[in-house]
Amino acid sequence: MATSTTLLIAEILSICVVIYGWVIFPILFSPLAKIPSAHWSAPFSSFWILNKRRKQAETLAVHDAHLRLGPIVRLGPNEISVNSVDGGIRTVYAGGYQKGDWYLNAFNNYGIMPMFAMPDHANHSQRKRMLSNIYAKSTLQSSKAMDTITHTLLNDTLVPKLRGMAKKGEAVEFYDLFCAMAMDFVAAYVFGLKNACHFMDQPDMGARFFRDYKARQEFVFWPQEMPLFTSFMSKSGLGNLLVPSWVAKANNDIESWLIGMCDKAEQTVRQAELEGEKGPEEDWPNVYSRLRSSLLKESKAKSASDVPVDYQVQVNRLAVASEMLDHTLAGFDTSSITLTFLAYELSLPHNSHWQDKLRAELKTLDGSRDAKTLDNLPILHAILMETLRYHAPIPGNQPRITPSDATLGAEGHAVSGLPPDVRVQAQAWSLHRNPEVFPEPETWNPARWLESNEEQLKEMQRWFWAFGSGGRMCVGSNLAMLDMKAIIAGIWADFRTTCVDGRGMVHNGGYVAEPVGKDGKYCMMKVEEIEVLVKKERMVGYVRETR
Ligand code: HEM
Repeated sequence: MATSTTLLIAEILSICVVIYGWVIFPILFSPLAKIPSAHWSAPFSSFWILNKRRKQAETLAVHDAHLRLGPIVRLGPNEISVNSVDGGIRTVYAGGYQKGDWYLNAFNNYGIMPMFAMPDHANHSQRKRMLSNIYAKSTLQSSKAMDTITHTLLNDTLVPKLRGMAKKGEAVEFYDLFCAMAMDFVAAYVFGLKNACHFMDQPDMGARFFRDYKARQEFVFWPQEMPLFTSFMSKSGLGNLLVPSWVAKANNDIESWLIGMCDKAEQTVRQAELEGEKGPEEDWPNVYSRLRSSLLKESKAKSASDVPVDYQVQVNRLAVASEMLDHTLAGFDTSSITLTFLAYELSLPHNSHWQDKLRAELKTLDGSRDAKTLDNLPILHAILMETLRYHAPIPGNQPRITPSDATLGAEGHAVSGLPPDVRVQAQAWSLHRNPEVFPEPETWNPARWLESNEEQLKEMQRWFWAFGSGGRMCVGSNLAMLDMKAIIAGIWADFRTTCVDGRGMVHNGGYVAEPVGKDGKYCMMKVEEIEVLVKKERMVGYVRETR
C-alpha cells in the first residue's frame, strides 16, 4: 500500500515537473517569454514552425509574424527571428554567433564538411582565408582567365543560341537557359574552361540535371530539421517513408559528376607541374588549384617529410571536392534564380522602359564586356540590385546559435538575458521589405537605386542582405555580380525579350527561393534580335513610303 502511494506521488511529481518544464516555464518564466509569439503554440511547441518548414512555406509565415508583431518574434520554445539591423543582423552575424548543426545536417558532401557547413569559427576562418583572395573583386576584374571565359561563353554560346531562338520565334524556357549559363560560368572559373561542364551545349542534359537537383530539395527538411527522428526511421528500415531512395542516388550522381571535373582539373595541375608552365589562362582551375595547394601546404607542415606528395593529394581529394561541389552548386543555383526573376521583371509590359534604358546604356560599351566597365554601369547595377532585393534567391532563415546572456531586438524591443543555444534567425525577405528603408517595398523599382540621396542609399545598403553579412557572408558574391552582369549585357544589348508565360514565377517559400513553376514551365520568353527588328521596321517604312 505504502509502495503504491509512493509510486503515485512520484508519478504526480513527474507530471508536474513535465508540465512546469514544457508549459509553465516556457510561457511564463523563460527569458523568451517576453518576445511576442508568431503562433499561440510557439512557447511550448515547434510544431507550427516545423510544419511551415516542411511545406516550404516558412519565409512568408515569418514575414507575416514580423508585420504583425514587430522586429523580434518567437517561433518556437527555443527559437526566435529578428528583423532589424541594430540588435538584429549586426549583433548576430557581424557578432560571430555560431552556425550550429542545421548546416552540417544538410551540407555534408562526400561525408566531409565544406566551409559553408563548418560550425566552429577557427576551422571556418582558416578555410575562408584560403579562398577569399581568389574571389576578391580586384582578382576577378583583373583576371585574364575570367575575361576570356566571359567572352567565350557569351560570344560562342549565349549570343548564337539567342539568335537561333529569335529566328525560330518560339517561346523558350529561360530558367533552364540561366541554370546552364550560370553553371558553365562558375564551373569554368573553378575548374578551368576546358575541364568544366558545358551545359549550354547540351541543353537536354542540363535541364534533366537541374530538375533532379531541385526535386531533392523538399526532402532536405527531414535530415536538416528532424535529424534524430530521421536517423531513427532510417535505422528502423522506414527511411523511405521520409526520403525516397532516389534522393540518395541523385546525391551520389551529383557527387560523381563533380568528382569528374575535379579529376580533370587535377590532370591540368599535374601537367603544368611536369611541363613547368600553366597553358592557356582560361583553362587553369583557379579555385580548385588554390584550395588544393593551400591544403597540401597545411598537410605537408603537419606530416613527416618522407610522406609522398601524391599520397597527401589523395588524402585531401575529397575535402577539395566537397568544397568545390558547394561552390559550384551554390553559384549556379542562386545566380540562375536571380537572372530568371530579373528577366521576368524586365519582360513584363509595364517594365519595358527599363529594358530600353538598359539597352541604351549597354550600347555605349560598343560590344566591350570588360568586367570593370560593366560594373560601373548605373542602370545595369540598379536593375540587378533591385532584383536581388525584391527577389533575393536566399530570402529564408539563416539560423545561428546564441551565446550565453545575449541581448537581441531593435531599440524599444530589446530582450536581454537570453540563454545560450537559442536558435536565432533573420531573413532577407523581411529585411528587404522595410517600408522605411525601401518605400513601396512590394514594387520592383530600380529607380530607388538611382534616385535616392546618399543618406538613403547608405541605409539601403545596411539593410541589403542578399549575400548575408559578417564572417559567413557569401564568398562568391563578386563572382556572382560579375557573371550576372556579363550575362545580362550579353542578352539585352542585342535582344528584346517578352514574357509569354510567367505563371510559374512565384517564389518557393523555403531557404532558397527558386520559382515554383506551373505545368512544368517557369519563365517562357520570346526573344527578338534588335538588329533584325530595326531592319524589319526600316523595310516597313520603305514599303509605306514607296506606295
Ligand atoms: C546571386 C548569387 C548569390 C547569392 C544571392 C548568394 C547568397 C549567399 C548567402 C546569403 C550566403 C550566406 C548563407 C548562410 O549563412 O546561410 C552565402 C554563402 C556562401 N556562398 Fe553565396 N550566393 C551567391 C553566389 C555564390 C557563388 C557564385 C558562390 C561560389 C562561387 C557562392 C558560394 C558561397 C559559399 C561557399 C558560401 C559560404 C560562405 C561561408 O560560410 O563563409 N555563392 N551565399
